[in-house]
Amino acid sequence: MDSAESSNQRRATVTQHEQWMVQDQVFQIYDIFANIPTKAQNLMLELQRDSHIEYLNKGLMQLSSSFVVLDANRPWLCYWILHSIALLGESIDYELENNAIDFLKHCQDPNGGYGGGPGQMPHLATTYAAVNSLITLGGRRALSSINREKLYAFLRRMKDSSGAFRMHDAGEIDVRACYTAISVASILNILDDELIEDVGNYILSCQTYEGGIAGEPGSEAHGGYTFCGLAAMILINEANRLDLAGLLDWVVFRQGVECGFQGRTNKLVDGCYSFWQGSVFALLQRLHSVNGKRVAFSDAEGDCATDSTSEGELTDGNSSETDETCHMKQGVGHGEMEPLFHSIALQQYIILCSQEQGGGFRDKPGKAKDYYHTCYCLSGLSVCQYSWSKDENSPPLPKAVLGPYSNLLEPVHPLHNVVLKQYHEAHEFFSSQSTS
Ligand SMILES: CC(C)=CCC/C(C)=C/CC/C(C)=C/COP(=O)(O)OP(=O)(O)O
Ligand SMILES: [Zn+2]
Repeated sequence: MDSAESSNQRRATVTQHEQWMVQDQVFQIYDIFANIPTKAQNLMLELQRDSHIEYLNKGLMQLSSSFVVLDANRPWLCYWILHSIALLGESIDYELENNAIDFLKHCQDPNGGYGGGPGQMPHLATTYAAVNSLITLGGRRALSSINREKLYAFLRRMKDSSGAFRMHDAGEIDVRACYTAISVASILNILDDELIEDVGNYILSCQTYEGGIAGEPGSEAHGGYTFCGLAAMILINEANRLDLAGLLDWVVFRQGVECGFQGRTNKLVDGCYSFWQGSVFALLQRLHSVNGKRVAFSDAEGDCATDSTSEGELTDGNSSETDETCHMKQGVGHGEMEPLFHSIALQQYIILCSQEQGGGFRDKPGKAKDYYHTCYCLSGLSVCQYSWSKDENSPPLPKAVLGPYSNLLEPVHPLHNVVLKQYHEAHEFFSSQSTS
């Protein structure tokens, strides 16, 4: 262990043998692909929309009845499935929609927040999943089922004296908790100075010598936590406090020769990091160009201020946010610019290695599909497809989309990972309601 590393926890690693096994499987797929006629290649690159929808609807129906395995995870299953369906541009059956709203209502604690199932203790992760599910469903019934006042009280209870958040009563403090709290507060328009206070100091203390962000101070940088930390810092207008150059340097080295992303140094690639790491690029790209110069933002939309705060200057929440942060919160595009990662290669990994022809996505070849990987592979695919986009109103150029253009998914809001259209509906709905 060198001296830089000794101040942090020892890094998790995989053996060279495990690494080669994965590369072997992936390269075999790419070899087959390279050696078949173009017509067959086109078929291999197709997104199996119908099979995915069938797989997702099956999950939703199971969820509607009782789903005993993963019992404390049902709001998550709701979110992974509903968000995947929304990304594919499909809607769900009226009865299933009502069942989902009713089910989530039963998960809502009388004192605020959502538990993993009816009557379970409220938890920040399932609160985030439930809120994102209801926003994805959209409409008055879903959105007004969220008790924002009680949710605000729950968030205040989860706030530690250090400024960071706990996952649940007497639970662990980490960057995930900070992100989920800030994300739901922001999207529900209940974010205030009390919730923001000192949370940035905690996230800052989790950025490691490698440049990525860890779950807790002294732990190892990881893609999941890096997304959480960066997104939370942007939402509180404190992203410029991070070492963004170091962050970019760390994340660019996480894309492997297999074309997918790994979550941390010396670990295996996995389809779910297509979103966790891919969206970090989308966020960084909107913050700065590679050499630190500001990127050109598209024309202002909505109610963003026109005077931009000078670079490096910090702002304190909603009142005096920079133009840039305001645009980012609204999901406004970032000018045409080459992505800072290999977007086509990542799409290749997602479609050829993570996609199952029978519907659903997996971590890597040889692993089983599941709803978590389906959600984050599709979210990552969407991030890739829009990574060159001029703005949200102009669809991506065909060169940005691997495979047939019919592979194009709905764009996501990179700070919250909900489909942009649904984000705008929620933003409008909650901005007309008073805070707390
Ligand atoms: C919004 C929200 C709740 C975000 C969660 C973010 C997230 C995915 C965190 C990852 C946690 C973690 C250290 C996984 C490592 O698993 P592993 O050791 O099995 O995987 P690895 O080998 O790929 O690191
Ligand atoms: Zn994974």
